[in-house]
Amino acid sequence: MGSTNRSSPGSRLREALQQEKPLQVAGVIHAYAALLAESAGFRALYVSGAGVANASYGLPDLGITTQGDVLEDVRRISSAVELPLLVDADTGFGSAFNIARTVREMIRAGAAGIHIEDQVAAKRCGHRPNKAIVSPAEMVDRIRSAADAKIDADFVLMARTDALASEGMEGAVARAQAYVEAGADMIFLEAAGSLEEYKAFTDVVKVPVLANVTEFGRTPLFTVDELAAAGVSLVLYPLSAFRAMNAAALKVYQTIREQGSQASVLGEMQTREELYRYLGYYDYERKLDALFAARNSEEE
Ligand SMILES: C[C@](O)(C(=O)O)[C@H](CC(=O)O)C(=O)O
Repeated sequence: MGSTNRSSPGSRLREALQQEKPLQVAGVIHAYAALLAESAGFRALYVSGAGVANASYGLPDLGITTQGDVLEDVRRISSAVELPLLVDADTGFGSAFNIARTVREMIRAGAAGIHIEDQVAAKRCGHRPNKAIVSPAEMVDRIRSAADAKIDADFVLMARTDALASEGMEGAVARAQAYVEAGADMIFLEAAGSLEEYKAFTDVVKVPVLANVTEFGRTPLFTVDELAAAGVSLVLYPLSAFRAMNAAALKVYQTIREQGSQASVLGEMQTREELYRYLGYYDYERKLDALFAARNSEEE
């Protein structure tokens, strides 16, 4: 394990956890969405595996996208914002050596942490039926390989368990405890259906626990206060803004085709002024103007 680096993204994620409980983690589909989430006041952001597959590649979230595909989005997003990024690393993208490489490359790409899950490589969305999971021993190997590969001790290794659906609370707790023992810093309890389940889990799992309140899934849209009372430390909104963007985009495309003009949906659009605001556009423009002015005065 590498030495502790106070200013690393991992340490910033750990600091954010001290500032807010549960820490709200916003899914950001691209760098611009990250700028918007930052301006809305989030302290931590998320790169969703479904988001990379759906938005960047037009593919379903079924374990089709690769380590490199996710890393590319992570690099783009981490270079646009200072906020710590939690990244969905699916099943780790292969066996022990691949998982070790995933950890190191994610750190180099600017991620603050990743989660690795206990589904089989041919994974599914955690909120869909018929998920298959690997044995606890196989998942423990994944976590050990990931923990050994940390080149920054503060990098957050989160183990996700999808066991609730097939093994119930007892199985999920036993697995989580084994994953923590193997080096997981935090646990992602996927697809819990009630606050009682979160409470029963957090009562015995003594590391920070994440709740995924993805819409239209198995988990009701619990509020931060409800989740705090159930002992949850992080709450994830992986695709909320993406779903809203998609609905808005489809409406705009259909309107333009049907009406031959975008006039009736103009009021729903971000203006040029608003678009530029989050980019810091005018600062760039001022610098450009100053450069031109300096060059002009030299030429005079
Ligand atoms: C968290 C998740 O893995 C994701 O890729 O964002 C998905 C989200 C979703 O499909 O709604 C999940 O499996 O929960």
